[in-house]
Amino acid sequence: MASPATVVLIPFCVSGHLTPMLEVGKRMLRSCRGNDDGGGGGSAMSLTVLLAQLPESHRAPEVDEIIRQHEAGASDSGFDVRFHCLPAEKLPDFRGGEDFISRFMQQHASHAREAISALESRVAAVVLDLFGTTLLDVTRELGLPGYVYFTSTASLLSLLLRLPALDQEVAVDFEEMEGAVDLPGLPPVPAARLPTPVMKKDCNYEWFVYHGNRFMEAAGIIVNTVAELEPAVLAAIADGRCVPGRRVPAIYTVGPVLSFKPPPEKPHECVQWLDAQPRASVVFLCFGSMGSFGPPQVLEIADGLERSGHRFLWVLRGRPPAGSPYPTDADVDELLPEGFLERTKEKGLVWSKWAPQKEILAHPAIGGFVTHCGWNSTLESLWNGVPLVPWPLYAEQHLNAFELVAAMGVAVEMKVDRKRDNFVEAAELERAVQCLMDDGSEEGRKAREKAAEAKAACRNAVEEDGSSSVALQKLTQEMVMSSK
Ligand SMILES: COc1cc(-c2[o+]c3cc(O)cc([O-])c3cc2O[C@@H]2O[C@H](CO)[C@H](O)[C@H](O)[C@H]2O)cc(OC)c1O
Ligand SMILES: O=c1ccn([C@@H]2O[C@H](COP(=O)(O)OP(=O)(O)O)[C@@H](O)[C@H]2O)c(=O)[nH]1
Repeated sequence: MASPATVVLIPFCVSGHLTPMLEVGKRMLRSCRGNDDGGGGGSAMSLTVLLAQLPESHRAPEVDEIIRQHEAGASDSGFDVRFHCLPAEKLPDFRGGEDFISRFMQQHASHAREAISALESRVAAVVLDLFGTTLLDVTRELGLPGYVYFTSTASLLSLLLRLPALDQEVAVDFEEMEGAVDLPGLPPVPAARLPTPVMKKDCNYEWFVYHGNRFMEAAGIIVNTVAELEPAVLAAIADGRCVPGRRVPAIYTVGPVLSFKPPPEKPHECVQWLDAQPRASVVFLCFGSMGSFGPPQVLEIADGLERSGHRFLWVLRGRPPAGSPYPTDADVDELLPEGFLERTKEKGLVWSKWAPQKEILAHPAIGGFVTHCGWNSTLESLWNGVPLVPWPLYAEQHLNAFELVAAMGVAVEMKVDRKRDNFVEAAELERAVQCLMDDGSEEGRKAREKAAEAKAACRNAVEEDGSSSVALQKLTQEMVMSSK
């Protein structure tokens, strides 16, 4: 029997992009096994993961562990998954986050070409990170279908598809623009709510325009969203309203792509604490892999939480050391106002390290989530029906926050002062937390109701006949067929 064709994944190796790409790969293998008539437990497909690894100085501590776990998990489940490290490159010169990620991916193009050419298996398709569209040149040269795996919302995708035209329509920097931007399928988006790299027409912005253009060349775009969460935006993309007059690649909505580990034998301290709290009584605050605040903001948060009167679990991280984007464990005694821990000890827990966020959001004691609106965190919250208070910080999070409030209705708005480094006043946090958590709040009730609907949509989507499972099957069938 011929060996199965392989799908090559080329992720950007940071947790928020790597984990969902590895997980979607695993789901593709599972979906192929479902289609396999042999029933022998194998899959009609294998995976080859090409790792363009950041040097240790820039690598998040959890990345090696993520790779180790997926390697072990793949061999346990009988799937054929091979990891291949591409030769290391000197870090590129860069002038911002998107510039860095895009150049870093570009630097590995020739290594990726060599590695793919040397594979013994037939290659069914290559799946690229959303910042890796420069590698579409490689897939074209090799005559292979190149897909993009889009780790964020359909709304961000619609913005990127529309950006090349929007760039021509709007002469000034978007941060100078008054009024709103028309993104088909969304209510008018105030210019101030656009993603950070779009605000100023610098090199990071240029990369967004570049990727937006190149997405049109992909064989398909795989999106980590749920069709039922963003129906209007997806319809607008499919109808060609984002790029009039051109055929948009097929869109596969396969989310929520979340990976869960079995809980540890001894529950984590945060979970033990939650076990002692009443149902839906705790507001959880956590700000992603890169979120941290300076001392004045920490004081405002402490004050706002205390005044809200609600129970809280607050992941408080310290500022990153120079040259790293990753927060440190916080020195809680130094950062918090005097007497805060003592005064709130019956109601709150401040956790200064990486927290088991997925387990926390799944806990029945959690009633709301103050979040930076990273898309993985958002999906984890909606998967559990937890309503949100958005506190966007970087990347595309301001647009996510807008969509959560204005389109999905699963969140209660909070005023975040983008011009003051996303500062939130204590009184505003107090108001938003009360609005989200108080039984009597109409706004909170609506958000809770919508979050419960979103939970049902997420769970239905991944059932056997759900929209995401069907999209995944279609995708894998297409890949397998094209390799025959
Ligand atoms: C989507 O737009 C951007 C994403 C990122 C980005 O960068 C990043 C860098 C790291 O060193 C570690 C990370 O984990 C990481 C993650 C990351 O994106 C996150 O991706 C999620 C899924 O797409 C999610 O949506 C989060 O909001 C993102 O933070 C960086 C960037 O510019 C620098 C982007 O424009
Ligand atoms: O203390 C923390 C902080 C973050 N996360 C996880 O890190 C990911 C963050 O991804 P997201 O897309 O939300 O934001 P990013 O960190 O990439 O900006 C999510 O899976 C979170 O569950 C976690 O487990 N513990």
